[in-house]
Amino acid sequence: MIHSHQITGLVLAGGRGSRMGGADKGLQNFNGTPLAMHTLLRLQMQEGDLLAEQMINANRNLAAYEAFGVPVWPDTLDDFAGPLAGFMTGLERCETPYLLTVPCDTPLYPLDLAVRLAQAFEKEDTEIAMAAAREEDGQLRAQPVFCLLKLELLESLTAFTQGGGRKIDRWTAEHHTVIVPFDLPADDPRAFFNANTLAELHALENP
Ligand SMILES: Nc1nc2c(ncn2[C@@H]2O[C@H](COP(=O)(O)OP(=O)(O)OP(=O)(O)O)[C@@H](O)[C@H]2O)c(=O)[nH]1
Ligand SMILES: [Mg+2]
Repeated sequence: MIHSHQITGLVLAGGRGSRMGGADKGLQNFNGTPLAMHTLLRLQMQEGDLLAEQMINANRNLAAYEAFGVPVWPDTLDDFAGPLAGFMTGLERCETPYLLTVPCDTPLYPLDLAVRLAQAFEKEDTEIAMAAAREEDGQLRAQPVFCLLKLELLESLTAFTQGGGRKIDRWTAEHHTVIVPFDLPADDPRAFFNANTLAELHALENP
């Protein structure tokens, strides 16, 4: 199994927030704390040892994100190319062998995310571990922005995005990807609820 000190955590906050009226999602308050800060704190609260490093990927209001105390990196791809642009920025800046991505808009994500995704690397050929939530009907639903990635994937991701690729699952399908089920509601059933609108965000604040 890989260890926390080999992993950098990346908060993805680089989107347009168009369903939030164009607001910078990561700076919206969740129980009084900006979402990106809350997400960062949850990375620091992960079970097991502390991750080696943390960083934030954002494309607007960079000074506000810098106040959270970790490095902030904007996309190197232009025009809000989607979450894969954030993955790419993270892989470019990462100084550890593995990168853990978490979106800024899913504030209750599991505290054992890092440990459980890391376990997937016990299988030797694993290149990507992706979380999936078990839905009420028993089906697994992939959570593609929650990934643990090998640093060596940068070259492949660069080629994929340069070829116009934008969909996470199309890219991960090119690699040895292990899907890691999180059996909800044994954990918090809202663990993978994400807020796309302000109404959804407020609903998550008040159970
Ligand atoms: N770096 C980067 N991250 C992105 C981009 N688009 C989305 N994301 C991130 O990917 C995650 C999931 O994206 P969405 O839920 O679609 O968020 P969004 O794109 O800001 O919101 P919408 O504009 O309403 O789709 C969030 O953490 C976003 O910050 C992008 O162009 N660049
Ligand atoms: Mg989007």
